Amino acid sequence: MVMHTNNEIRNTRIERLVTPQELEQELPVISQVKKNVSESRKRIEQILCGYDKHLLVIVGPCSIHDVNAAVDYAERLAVMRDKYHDSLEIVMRTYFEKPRTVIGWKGLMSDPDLNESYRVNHGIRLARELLLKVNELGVPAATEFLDMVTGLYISDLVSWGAIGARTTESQIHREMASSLACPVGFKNGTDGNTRIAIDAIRAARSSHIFLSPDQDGRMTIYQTKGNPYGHIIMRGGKIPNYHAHDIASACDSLREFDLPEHMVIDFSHGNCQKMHRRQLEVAANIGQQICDGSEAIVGIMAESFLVEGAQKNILGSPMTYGQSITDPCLSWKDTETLLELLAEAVSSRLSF
Ligand SMILES: C[C@@H](OP(=O)(O)O)C(=O)O
Ligand SMILES: [Mn+2]
Repeated sequence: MVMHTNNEIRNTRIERLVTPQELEQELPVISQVKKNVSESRKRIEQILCGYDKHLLVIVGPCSIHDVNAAVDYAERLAVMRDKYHDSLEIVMRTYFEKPRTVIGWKGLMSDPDLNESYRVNHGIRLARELLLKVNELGVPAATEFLDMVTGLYISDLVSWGAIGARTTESQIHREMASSLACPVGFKNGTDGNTRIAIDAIRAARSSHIFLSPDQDGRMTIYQTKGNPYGHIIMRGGKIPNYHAHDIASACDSLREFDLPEHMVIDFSHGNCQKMHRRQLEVAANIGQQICDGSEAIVGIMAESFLVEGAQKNILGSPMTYGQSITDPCLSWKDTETLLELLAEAVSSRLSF
């Protein structure tokens, strides 16, 4: 008879989790990929500091649910990277964890079979395999760090990280951000509150005592170094916040704390109010602000996939290949239009 201790009353042990070390031995990083990741991180840092006038373009599906479609998309993005290499720093959204307002599918790492079987070890392997493939194509990867453990299995392959609107205020996510090797953007709150993102940038710049498993899965006490590349991601709230006056007031707040007046604008979420084609209107407005000489806008985020819109993930029902199962996304065709528009705007800024 197994006597439950007082702290295992509301959970049931399922299985052992692979350790980061074991997974890295199974799926090691080749030296070219290691070089690609560190070089892309440096380029992004230079952009965030305003030294490099490229526009950071974080683009891709709201979530990864089909790795084959994700590789398809990455191959197309690799062509766009070559085409716009002198004006855009294109990075692929590879989101494996989804923060839910209440409940719902939580992403590939949590439930890779999309059927509540929660084969987490399989999901984590799929995520690492995909990141290796995307980086081998020369496409840097961006992801949201949500769970406090799963990031350990993929963070060596991530060039840019985000802390989401629902966790920007969370102390442990700010501590995690202060330990990450990549630059980290903080989304403003779902209500539009930008102050919590600015406080997060300030907190993440500091050193923290941080408790986390190590590569062998042993619980460890770390002292983090602090991350100087924290920045705000304007993602809208109850109303959009991408207009020039919103950006100017965010700059005023950043200036108050002597923080760089540079930010990333998320064309989706609260800025397109879940109407995915509105991202093109946001892009036109941002493009105009860049043409008018804005130095504050150093990056953008857009949600895009092979097929526009989104579909419900209904168990047993056929799925449309290359279409989002979470937030609705731009079609590939509209994505090409958006990239062209942004490249033109940046080229005009580069000619200043
Ligand atoms: C999770 C979502 O971002 P936000 O935290 O702004 O809702 C996203 O980027 O898909
Ligand atoms: Mn989304």
